[in-house]
Amino acid sequence: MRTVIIGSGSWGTALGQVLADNQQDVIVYGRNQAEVSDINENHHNTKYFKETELNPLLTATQDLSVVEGADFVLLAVPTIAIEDMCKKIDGYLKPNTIVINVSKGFHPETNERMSDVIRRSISSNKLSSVVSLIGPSHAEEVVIRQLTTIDAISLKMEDAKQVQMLFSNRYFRIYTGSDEIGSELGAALKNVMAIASGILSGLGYQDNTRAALITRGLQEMVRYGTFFGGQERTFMGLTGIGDLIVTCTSKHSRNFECGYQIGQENTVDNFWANNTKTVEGVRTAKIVHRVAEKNHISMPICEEVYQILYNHKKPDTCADSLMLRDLKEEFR
Ligand SMILES: NC(=O)C1=CN([C@@H]2O[C@H](COP(=O)(O)OP(=O)(O)OC[C@H]3O[C@@H](n4cnc5c(N)ncnc54)[C@H](O)[C@@H]3O)[C@@H](O)[C@H]2O)C=CC1
Ligand SMILES: O=C(CO)COP(=O)(O)O
Repeated sequence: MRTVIIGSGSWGTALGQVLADNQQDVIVYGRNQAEVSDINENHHNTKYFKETELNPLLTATQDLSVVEGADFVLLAVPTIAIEDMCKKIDGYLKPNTIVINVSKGFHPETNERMSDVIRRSISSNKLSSVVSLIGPSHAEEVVIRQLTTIDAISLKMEDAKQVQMLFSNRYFRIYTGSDEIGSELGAALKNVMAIASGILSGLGYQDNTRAALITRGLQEMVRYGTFFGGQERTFMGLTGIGDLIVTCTSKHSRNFECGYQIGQENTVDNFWANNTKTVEGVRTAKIVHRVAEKNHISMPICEEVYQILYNHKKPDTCADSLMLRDLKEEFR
């Protein structure tokens, strides 16, 4: 069985190494010459992992036709590039390919979840199913083989199980599930909460505040996710509370880091002027604002993040906005 990973960034490289460690036939496609040669010639991807030497079995290419005949194609590019990438690879795919999604967020214009984008953008006869491989997993820790558990979620359980077998090993354990809506919504929304957590830390708030944020953030995720048909218990698992904890508390999280900078500077201006990193929660905050408003879903924390990012609300005024809200609705 052959796997092609599309994207030579941090997550594509780390997942490629998991498969190389499992002695699977795997290659990474990257559009960036420097990243591709760094992997092939130096067994490093220095831009993302300064110190780490990669498994020498991991190779990379800039030739997209490598996708031809692959059994598994894993898309490790930001959500904004998924539709375009699906259209680019469609011509190379053989029938019944399992396409693996690892991106966390929504289509920037249509607000669709990633599985829906992929199903719409790839010819149906080419696709066995989409499997979302998501959960609490910073690439920086997977690449140094820290113990990690994530979910393989698919509407076709036999495909989820194939992905489980492909990736599982002594440091990377995969669980399967079928609640695509609950899992993908949890994975997307936790990025907005991680920005909120970063902002609060940057403003100087400590442990009580973070516990409040994680707990009340989870309530918002459940409210939003169940409104759209996700199952409440999914949010108690790896793609919900698991991913929420890891991103709301970790220095590796780009969403947390973005929030931290905004909180410390008490303004969003430098972030918009200088950010070059993949911070999925920023676009997700805008989509959640739009969708929640239309459907009357109460999302107070997400709304504050949206107001800071897009309406230049001062971060240090948001604590009062949240803490002094009308208490009538708060019964648990
Ligand atoms: N890095 C991590 O720890 C994890 C990331 N993810 C998700 O994986 C997705 C990818 O993120 P990362 O690998 O972290 O990002 P990254 O920024 O490290 O790498 C992104 C890669 O995609 C390529 N790329 C960007 N735009 C492109 C385009 N328009 N067309 C083709 N290629 C393009 C870049 O050249 C780069 O190789 C995101 O949705 C992220 O939320 C999920 C779990 C863990
Ligand atoms: O999703 C992630 C870990 O599970 C990565 O988080 P960031 O995108 O915030 O770095």
